[in-house]
Amino acid sequence: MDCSPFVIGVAGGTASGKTTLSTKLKQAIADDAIILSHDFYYRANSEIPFEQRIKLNYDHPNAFDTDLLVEDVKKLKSGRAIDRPVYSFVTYTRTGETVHVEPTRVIIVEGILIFENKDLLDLMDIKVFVDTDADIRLLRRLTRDVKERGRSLDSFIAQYINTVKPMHEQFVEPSKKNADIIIPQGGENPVALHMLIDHIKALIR
Ligand SMILES: Nc1ncnc2c1ncn2[C@@H]1O[C@H](COP(=O)(O)OP(=O)(O)O)[C@@H](O)[C@H]1O
Ligand SMILES: O=c1ccn([C@@H]2O[C@H](COP(=O)(O)O)[C@@H](O)[C@H]2O)c(=O)[nH]1
Repeated sequence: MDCSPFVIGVAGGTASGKTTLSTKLKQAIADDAIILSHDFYYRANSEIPFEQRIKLNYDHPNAFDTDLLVEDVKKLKSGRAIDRPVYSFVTYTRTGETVHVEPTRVIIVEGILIFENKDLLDLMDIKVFVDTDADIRLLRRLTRDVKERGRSLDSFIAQYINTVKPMHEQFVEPSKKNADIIIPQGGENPVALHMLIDHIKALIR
């Protein structure tokens, strides 16, 4: 029997409900499951001054150190622990701290662009895309970014128009074709959620 960790990929546009769905999957399937967010692996860009860092494109695949995430998932799959980076959306850089993560039976990898990278896709046992209308995502993100990520209305609008929306159309939306399952309305879709949970439980039994 193959006992290597089961890897669930959860992708979708910004504020689509990836974290909400991942948390519900974790609670229902395996409470000790690890959630590895691609966001943890944003490049530090610490050599670039803050005033310039805030203007970078954070929605392009090159914004992430995906090679490190791939390496970490491979390590966990082979039973080895990792020390993953910690990223701050408020300072737009890594904090310099790490979080020690021990391997467990289930690993949930979530992020806007995780279905865009072939090496990462190859490590996933099941791929779920959270599909939420752009206007709903826009409103959720505005609320979250102002409340939790220290953004002003002006900076939010500029970032959304200049990078978030065009990169979504160029990279995130086309990557949906790599999903096994597309879930409308994210974590608030109980029928889809229960079907998914039952299916994954059967696969990892
Ligand atoms: N079904 C929902 N209804 C209302 N707000 C939601 C819903 N799902 C998520 N949110 C809120 O939207 C924001 C983004 O959700 P989150 O799950 O963090 O998305 P993502 O991880 O895709 O960016 C959060 O503030 C969350 O509380
Ligand atoms: O320093 C940063 C890094 C990223 N972002 C934005 O975050 C989202 C991805 O996070 P979700 O939780 O999936 O929404 C991405 O669209 C980036 O634009 C940022 O604003 N600042």
